This record gives sequence, structure tokens and C-alpha cells, in this order.
Amino acid sequence: MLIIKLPPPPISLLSDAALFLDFDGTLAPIADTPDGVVLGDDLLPLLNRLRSTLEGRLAIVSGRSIETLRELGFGDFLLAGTHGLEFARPGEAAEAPPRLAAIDAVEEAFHSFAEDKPGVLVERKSISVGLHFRGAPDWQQAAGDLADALAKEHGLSVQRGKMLFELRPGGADKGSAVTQLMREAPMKGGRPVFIGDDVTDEEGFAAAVDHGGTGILVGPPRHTLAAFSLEQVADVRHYLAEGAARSD
Ligand SMILES: O=P(O)(O)OC[C@H]1O[C@H](O[C@H]2O[C@H](CO)[C@@H](O)[C@H](O)[C@H]2O)[C@H](O)[C@@H](O)[C@@H]1O
Repeated sequence: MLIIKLPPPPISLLSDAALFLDFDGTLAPIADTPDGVVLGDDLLPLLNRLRSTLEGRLAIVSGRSIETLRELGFGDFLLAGTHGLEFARPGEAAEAPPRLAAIDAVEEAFHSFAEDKPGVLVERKSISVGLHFRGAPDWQQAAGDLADALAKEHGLSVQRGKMLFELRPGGADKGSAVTQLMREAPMKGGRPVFIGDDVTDEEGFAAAVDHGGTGILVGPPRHTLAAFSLEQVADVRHYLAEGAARSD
């Protein structure tokens, strides 16, 4: 399969955009652990400026839970969390399905797996649970096998991420989140542009295309539905800053 380097996105793409932004690996560089992620002082002011430029058409669509996104400082933004399972508008309670007993059972099994494996990390999330092996890549295969077996046993979905297996209820993804958010203000009427780095963002790219928009891949070339790419988080921030400056 031929994989070509995609062109950088033109800045004009942002002028009528309904902008969907992934978080980890897109707005903030990947860190060794989930808690180690660093936003930097300029990110939230930048997103606020850009949202004004876009007349409100900006949302964060992340695998992180709404609770964590709010703790990270995104409480004032339109949010879709846990890969499209949760939604929140600024100042309002999150709409989220309940945490299933099966997720607690999986979390316990993940802890049993991780306890004698330094570097393997269990991430407790509001309605899902993650098993990270960034600190111990040799355990990837065994962690994946465990995740698959537990998903089958409990009727859950396995979400593959960057050095991460996450178990969660099915029925949603970042694509369904885009579709849902495009139905209503403030995103309705804009041209969807989804920026993301992970395989979990491909559904977001697909939905953006379905709604007449496009995707921007962050990172090295790969098989993707995105039409444009930016190499790294710093390039995303530069691109967004240029977009925000257009009406300054
Ligand atoms: O959809 P995203 O906003 O990209 O969130 C996806 C997952 O991101 C986090 O894990 C990833 O980032 C960590 C911090 O940089 C890194 O240590 C880890 O290896 C990555 O997989 C987060 O912890 C997960 O809950 C999100 O689902």
C-alpha cells in the first residue's frame, strides 16, 4: 500500500470551520503517563481566541473523560469525552452513561495484571478503564490479549490507543460525536474540520468528510482518511494561532 506525505492544510480551511480538536498528541505532546501531560500557559488563551474567531464553532473531542478534560482546564469548552460516549456544554452537567459494574471488574483484573509489571499502568476513568504499557512495551501482546478476553467476557469494546488498551461500552466513537455535535449550535452550519493524531481519530476524519469537511492528521504519514497533515503538536499550535489571528 502506497502511503504518501499529505500537504499542510491551507489556513483558509479555518475561515468557515466547525473545528473538532483531539487532545493528546494533537494539542499537547504525548507524555510518559496520562497525568504527565503538559498544556502550557498559552493553549487555553489560544483556543479562546480561535473560538471567538470561529463564532463559537470549536469543540474538544477526546478519549479523555469529561471529568478529566474539565480538570485539565477545558471546562469552558464544548466537549465530547470518552471517545464520543460523553458530552458537555460549558457550565452544564455532563451527559454520560452510567459506569458499568463490568468496568469495575475489568479495572480489578487490570490491576492484578499490572501489579508485578513495573511500567504497566491502570488508568481509572469515569466510565471506562485503560491499561497503559508505554512504560513497559514488552507487555503489549499480553496486555492486548487480556483486554480482548475481558472485552469478550463482559461485552465491552476494546479501544486501541497509543500504547494503550482501553475497555469501554460500545455504541459511540469520535465520528458519532462529530455527527451529533454538527446537528446543533454552535457547530451547525460550519464546515467540519477534525484535527487528530491517533487511530481513534480516523472515525472523526470520516465523519468530517461525510459532513462536507475534512481531516488533518498530526504526525508521520500513514494510511488515513485525512487530506492534510501537520508534523507535530507545535505545528498544530502554530496553525491554530494563525487561524485565530485572522480576525485580530
Ligand atoms: O483522544 P485523545 O485526546 O488523544 O486521548 C486518547 C488517550 O490519551 C491519553 O493516553 C495517551 O496520552 C498519554 C499522555 O500523553 C500517554 O501517556 C499514553 O501513552 C497515550 O495513550 C489518555 O491517558 C487516555 O485516557 C485517552 O483515551
